[in-house]
Amino acid sequence: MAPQIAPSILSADFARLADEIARIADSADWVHVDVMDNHFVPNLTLGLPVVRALLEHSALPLDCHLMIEDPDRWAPEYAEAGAKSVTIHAEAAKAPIRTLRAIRAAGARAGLGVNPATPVDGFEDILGEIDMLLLMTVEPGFGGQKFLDVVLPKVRRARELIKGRDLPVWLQVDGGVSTETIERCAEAGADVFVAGNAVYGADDPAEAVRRLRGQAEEATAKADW
Ligand SMILES: O=C(CO)[C@H](O)[C@H](O)COP(=O)(O)O
Ligand SMILES: [Fe+2]
Repeated sequence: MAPQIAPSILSADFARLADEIARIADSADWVHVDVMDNHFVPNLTLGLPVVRALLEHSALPLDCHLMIEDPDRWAPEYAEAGAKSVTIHAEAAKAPIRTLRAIRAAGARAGLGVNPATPVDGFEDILGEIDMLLLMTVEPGFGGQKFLDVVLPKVRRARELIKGRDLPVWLQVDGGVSTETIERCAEAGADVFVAGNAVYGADDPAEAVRRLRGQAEEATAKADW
C-alpha cells in the first residue's frame, strides 16, 4: 500500500477544529483523533460528543486513537458514530477480540495499539482480527515529544509478522514522526504515519503533509520489506 499520512489534531487549535481539519483536507488521508481520559494516560482531550461533531464537518475519515481505560465499553460507540478507524490499546482492553470484532461489525477498521515497551510478539495469532497495528513511538499522552528510536526494531519485527501471515494489516507509527524521522519509519516497515506537531506546528500544514508523504514514498521505494 502507498504510504498514508494521518495528521493528529492534538497539536491543532482546539477552539477551531473544523477549520484546522479543512486546512489538510486536500493533502492528507485521515484525521487522527487522540482520545485521552486522564486514566490510561495523564492527559484529558476530547471524547465522543466532540468526535460526533467533527464527523459532521470533516471531509476526511476519522482515525480515532483511544487512549482510555475502558476501550471495551467505548470503542464500538465511536465506530457506530461513523469513525472509519478505531484503535484500542492492548494494555487497556480486557476483551480485545470481542471489542475488535464489535468495531468491525459497526463498519470501521479495527486497530490495536501498543505502547513503546509492549512487544508485538504474542499478537501474531490475532493479526487476522485487526486492520491496523499502531506502534507508539513516544509514550502516549502528549504531542510534541521526541521520537523513540528504540521502537524501530519493533517496527521491523511487526512488518515481518504481518508479511509472514500475508495479511493486509496496516502498520501505523504514532509519536514524534517528522521530516527527521519519517524515512526511518518507512524503511523499517510502517505505512501509515501520524504526525501532530510536524503538521500543525508548521506554517503551512498542507505543505508539511505533502513533504512528509514525499519522504515516506521515497523511503518506501528503497525499502527491502
Ligand atoms: O497519540 C499521540 C500521543 O499519545 C499522538 O497521536 C502523537 O503524539 C502525535 O503527536 P506528535 O506527532 O506531535 O508526536
Ligand atoms: Fe495518537
